[in-house]
Amino acid sequence: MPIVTLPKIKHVRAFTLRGGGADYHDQGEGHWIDDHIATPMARYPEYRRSRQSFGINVLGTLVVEIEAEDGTIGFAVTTGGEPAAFIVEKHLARFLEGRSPTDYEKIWDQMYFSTQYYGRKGLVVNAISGVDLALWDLLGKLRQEPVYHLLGGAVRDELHFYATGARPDVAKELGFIGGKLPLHHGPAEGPEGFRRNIEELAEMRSRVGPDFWLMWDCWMALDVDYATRLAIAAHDLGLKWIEEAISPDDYWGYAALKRNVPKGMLVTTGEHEATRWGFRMLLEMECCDIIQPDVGWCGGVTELLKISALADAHGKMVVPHGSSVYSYHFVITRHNSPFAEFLMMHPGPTEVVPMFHPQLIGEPVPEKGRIKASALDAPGFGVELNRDIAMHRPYTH
Ligand SMILES: C[C@H](O)[C@H](O)CC(=O)C(=O)O
Ligand SMILES: [Mg+2]
Repeated sequence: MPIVTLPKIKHVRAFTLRGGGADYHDQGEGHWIDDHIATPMARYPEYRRSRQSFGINVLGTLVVEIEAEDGTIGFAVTTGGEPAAFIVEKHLARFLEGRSPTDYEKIWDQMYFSTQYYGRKGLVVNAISGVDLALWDLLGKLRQEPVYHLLGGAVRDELHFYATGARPDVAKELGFIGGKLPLHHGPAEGPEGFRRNIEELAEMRSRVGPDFWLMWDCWMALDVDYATRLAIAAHDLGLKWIEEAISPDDYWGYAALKRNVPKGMLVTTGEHEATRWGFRMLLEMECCDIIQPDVGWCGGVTELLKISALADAHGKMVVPHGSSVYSYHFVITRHNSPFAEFLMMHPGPTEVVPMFHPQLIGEPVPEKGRIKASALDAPGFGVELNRDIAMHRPYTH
């Protein structure tokens, strides 16, 4: 019997979008996600109140579209905006056009090694991730299968979520398995800030009761000493994990923190880490208990498969950061990804809205903290781009 030959890739295009979505920090005034959250920039008082003040949302969303010869279009969204659009159009597109969408391994390899002299992490890998995810979306659409089928199929019937946001008490009522709070005060705010952090956690613990998971997202803001003291002080309040406590470059600091935290408390990190080589450092140096790659930043699904296999061999869980449908289609296929993150993008956050709202149409949302595998049963990643939002194509090739 002859094998099926898929149409070749005709064209790659990159666009930018503003207003939430994949660049989820790009929100309006009064959103919980920009309310005096501890950051590495908080040592400068003028950048303490708002992350937008130091430019957390300067990039905006990158949209990558890949069109096959038969007119089928795969797409993906990630963070990266105009500079990532330049990289996609002027550099990466050449490794796809005229090729078969089945050749994602070779395409990834060529995108990574051709940009290695100015890439390896950050923006360039965001751009590579966007292309890779658009390629998987195209492959699913051409084969008329959801991406999770292409990744090996579901290992459970539904996804279970914890929620990230300022209201774990509301998350509990909504049926989530836990709530991850943003840490509000960093070392520069001294003992008073430390005390307020602990008071906020204690207040939330009194609202959610003894058994609901509570975690802290520290967004790279601390040092090992502060993070250790915080973890010890939070132990009696049942803090389940301390996340991204210090700089992602400080692997030695993470290894020390993991040794220092009270027994039973987990150390998590990795949302700003990229590729199998970055995660190998976290795993081999015993930096953490859970790795949290962002699927749109770590290298895409092609690279996440390698990262996840490495973590599995080290006996570690992979719970992707955010990532919406790109996480859902992956997590459902892996035993060492037993639950997923849901970033609460409602300003309150008191309601469940789609994580990449308003950029995707058909983006599933947790009901009672769960999404059924069957909700992912549509070709590709199962979503369409909301064409009502103004798109800008800053470069062409
Ligand atoms: C809440 C955190 O500061 C950040 O905005 C999101 C994040 O790191 C996470 O969801 O994890
Ligand atoms: Mg985080």
